[in-house]
Amino acid sequence: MEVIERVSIIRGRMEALRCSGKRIGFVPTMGALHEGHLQLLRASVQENDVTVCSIFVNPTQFNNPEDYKMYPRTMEQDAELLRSVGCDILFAPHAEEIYVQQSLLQFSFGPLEAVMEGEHRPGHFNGVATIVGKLFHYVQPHRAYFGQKDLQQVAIVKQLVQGLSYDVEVVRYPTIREADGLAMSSRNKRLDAEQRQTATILYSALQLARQQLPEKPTYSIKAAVEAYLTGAYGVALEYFEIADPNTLQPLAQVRPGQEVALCIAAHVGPVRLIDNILVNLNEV
Ligand SMILES: Nc1ncnc2c1ncn2[C@@H]1O[C@H](COP(=O)(O)OP(=O)(O)OP(=O)(O)O)[C@@H](O)[C@H]1O
Ligand SMILES: CC(C)(CO)[C@@H](O)C(=O)[O-]
Ligand code: BAL
Repeated sequence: MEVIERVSIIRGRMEALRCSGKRIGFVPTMGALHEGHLQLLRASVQENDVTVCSIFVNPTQFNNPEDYKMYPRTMEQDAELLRSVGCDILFAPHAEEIYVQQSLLQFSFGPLEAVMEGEHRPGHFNGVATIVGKLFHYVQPHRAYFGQKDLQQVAIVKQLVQGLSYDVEVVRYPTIREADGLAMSSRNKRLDAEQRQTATILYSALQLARQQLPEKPTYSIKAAVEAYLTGAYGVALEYFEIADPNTLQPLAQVRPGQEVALCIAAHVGPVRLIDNILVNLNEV
């Protein structure tokens, strides 16, 4: 595996690969890799000629400085894992080169960024769009792989690709979970043993909501989830939403046959976690 840190070098390398007709798959990450990332990488290795993974803890998407400071960084172990799944190029740039001066770019994603992660993490999606836009320029992928765990992020990236006419296919890959249902996430590394146990409550809250979907109105399901989390020790619910899986807008009612996204964000101890499941109302 080739490790590239400089923007000028990745640009030249990718230009040459593109010109030689290679299909390029790209998995952008912030590192501290786990099985969820590795599944995205395996899919890319299987479906493309060359796979690039980027590792960059992007400062502009963090609305909370403490979260940025504490974000797990495990570069050497990450490089080993990338080799084990057959990744061809690791792009690990430095912030000084990505942000030569303070970024003043402003994106607007309309209603999509007014809800959930957009509402609760001011500036977050502006930072995501800025870095993903830059990375797409450097790497020039044919396909880019993103996890369903960050469902709203996938919708933002699709809107970015459409709005700026990038010639990139955005692939959404299902969420990989631990045996007890907890969605794999780099931030899980920050949980102590007790918090790790408690964190399974996000997935059980989603399952509770799923069971109630066919019979109960959405307001009553939301109240049940709120009550469930309020009763639990060491957890603070930030939001639970029943939303359209593409627009991410909250749904006041659901119809038979409709696909809905159940989305949750909660703090477990000092760590903020998110999760979601997609439910087809015909299959509940
Ligand atoms: N459990 C998972 N299953 C599938 N994809 C995942 C999973 N976790 C993360 N991803 C995807 O991997 C990519 C990189 O994510 P990132 O590096 O932020 O890791 P993360 O585990 O989501 O960390 P955190 O949520 O703590 O920031 C994103 O597209 C993300 O959606
Ligand atoms: C897409 C991404 C790598 C941009 O920094 C990040 O938001 C992530 O890891 O999901
Ligand atoms: N995994 C999404 C990136 C973030 O939480 O900042």
